[in-house]
Amino acid sequence: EKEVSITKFPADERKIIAKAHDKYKKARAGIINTRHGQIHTPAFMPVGTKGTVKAMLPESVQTTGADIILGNTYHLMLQPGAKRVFKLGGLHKFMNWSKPLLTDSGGFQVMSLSKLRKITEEGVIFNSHIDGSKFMLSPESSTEIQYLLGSTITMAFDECTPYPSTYEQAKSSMELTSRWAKRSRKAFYSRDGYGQFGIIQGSIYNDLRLKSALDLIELDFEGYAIGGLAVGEGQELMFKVLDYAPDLLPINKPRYLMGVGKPADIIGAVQRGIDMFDCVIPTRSGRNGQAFTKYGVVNIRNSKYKEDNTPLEEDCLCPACKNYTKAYLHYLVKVKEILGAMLMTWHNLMYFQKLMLRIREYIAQGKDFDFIS
Ligand SMILES: Nc1nc2cc3nc(NCCc4ccc(C(=O)O)cc4)[nH]c3cc2c(=O)[nH]1
Ligand SMILES: [Zn+2]
Repeated sequence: EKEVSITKFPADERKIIAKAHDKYKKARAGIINTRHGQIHTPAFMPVGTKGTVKAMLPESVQTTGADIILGNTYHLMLQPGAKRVFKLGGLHKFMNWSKPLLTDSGGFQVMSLSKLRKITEEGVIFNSHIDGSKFMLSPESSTEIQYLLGSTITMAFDECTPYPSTYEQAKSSMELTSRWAKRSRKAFYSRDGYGQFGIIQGSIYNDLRLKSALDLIELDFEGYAIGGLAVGEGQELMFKVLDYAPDLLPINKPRYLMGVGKPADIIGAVQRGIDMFDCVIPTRSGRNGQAFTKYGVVNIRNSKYKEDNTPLEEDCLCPACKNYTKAYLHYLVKVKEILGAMLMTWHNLMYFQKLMLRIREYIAQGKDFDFIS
């Protein structure tokens, strides 16, 4: 049978398993078929910026239920370099992760990490935050780097419009993103089982979001991301944009909300038609001693846990909950033992994947999933 390809997303392949709960008829559960395996949506992608999900072995990430992880063009192009990763067999082999990989295209990271940068029509010229050496990222170079890394899902090179922005600023930024999207699409090497996602911008202005969507739909991407959110606008304004933006995108293609988010953000976004998420919160906050539980967020460094002989969650199957107590986690994090970061991260990733599993099940059963867990 012909290998199913992410590049086509034939409608029957993107089965909408069930009509979602009528209260939010926009929520949908589905399967994305790729060269590196299936992605069950709504999906949460753990962040593996530098080719590793920090403090986790890839096989451990797999046991949490993650189908796909995210890597970053910006970091990997600086070190160890895309050509070197290519020569060594690609990022999948390099990091021993055989399932799907999505790589962000680098524009967002350049603006948030690099010193001295210059945005031109051609692309972004910047100095490495590591050693100050000069680099340039363009739609063409970003797309080529993601090819060399072997990304399953390549992101178009965009400009993430800062928040707040005036209408004029957002308009010219969105128009630049549309021109860059066209160049990214032209530079993409289309192969069965691989795909490229466009990223719409337009800040909080609905006519700009519409124009951005129309420009990108013309390029027939395999999926679409909503960019320019989770940049400080707050949940209320983000949901205001999500009340209409997902509907501007093709119903039979994946919709990815970049950089989101906390459980409540994810639930609200799924209810508005989003299929894919990525966020550093479970990993970064885990390392900082915050554990997500059904009882709320536990700040394990709090002294009230120093003799608490119970697990984070009595029914969680992660190693932290099966074999250890909050007292031990409290101690490990306080003395900055590496095992503390490992166990807290593992639990949080398991928690986020369980949340996504429950959301997928609720949608498939047409049940409401307003639970905030
Ligand atoms: N190419 C591209 N990439 C993006 C990545 C993003 N990531 C975010 N938000 C991340 C929010 C974020 C950042 C840090 C922490 C933490 O330290 O806990 C949590 C959340 N918004 C984003 C927007 C874009 C975008 O338009 N285009
Ligand atoms: Zn656990």
